Amino acid sequence: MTTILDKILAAKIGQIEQMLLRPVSDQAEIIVRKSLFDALYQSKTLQVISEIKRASPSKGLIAEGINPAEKATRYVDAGAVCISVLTDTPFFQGTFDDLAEVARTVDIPILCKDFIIHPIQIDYAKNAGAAVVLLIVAALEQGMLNSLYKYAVSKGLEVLVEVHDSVELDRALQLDAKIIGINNRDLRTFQVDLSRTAEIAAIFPFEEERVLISESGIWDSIDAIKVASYGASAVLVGESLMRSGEIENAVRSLQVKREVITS
Ligand SMILES: O=P(O)(O)OC[C@@H](O)[C@@H](O)c1c[nH]c2ccccc12
Repeated sequence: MTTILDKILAAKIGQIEQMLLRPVSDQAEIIVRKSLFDALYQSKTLQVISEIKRASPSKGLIAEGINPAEKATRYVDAGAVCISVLTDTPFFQGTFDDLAEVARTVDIPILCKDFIIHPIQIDYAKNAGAAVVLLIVAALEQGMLNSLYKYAVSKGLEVLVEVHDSVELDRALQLDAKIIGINNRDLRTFQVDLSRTAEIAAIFPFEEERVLISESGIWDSIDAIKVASYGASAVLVGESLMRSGEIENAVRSLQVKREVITS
């Protein structure tokens, strides 16, 4: 069966061919940003990574005609720790220009949210001002995952490694990933279930200086309290914030107290 993830990855190949025709320079970033890992590690509150998400394959159009810089400023005013910007165009209506605009506007770390399968995408992310890139374990075989991880780190980027089950968690740990995200949404079926975070948190090596982020399907403080109790340091939230008329209150309501788990 061809899944949506398969379709997204197939479409990436054509985009990568285009990107390879226009390589980007490795200019140094002028803005010095805090490390995402440092901001999350042993944080006493659940931190919020707020996403700029115009559309998605499962929900269609989420927010029409938005201004990414204006949204980013409001996220920062509410105390977001990082801003995730979708840069995939065919399925999410995002662009590297969105990322660049956000990076020029705010000085917190920016996560490039895309389906990375080739180093040129990491070059584009860095060139646009990302400090963090996403690598999705389900989209990559281990050799490629490892080399993209090393490449990103060599460029001075932090990496959020996304997993969905215990086998993928093992693969992330083989890389020695420090920032691990659990996607509550199955990218093959788009089913969302917060108990994904509970299941993986139960076997997560918290004693090893790693942080866990719960991604997708977070709507309110009840969800936030739930995943914080499982051990998450942060939530990655898109749709519910994009649809909210009161962004600042919506972000703040997710910044719940968390127990710091130490060994
Ligand atoms: O809109 P939500 O349900 O709050 O989800 C945000 C984020 O987790 C989701 O956009 C996401 C998580 N992993 C991804 C990988 C690719 C694209 C998108 C994603």
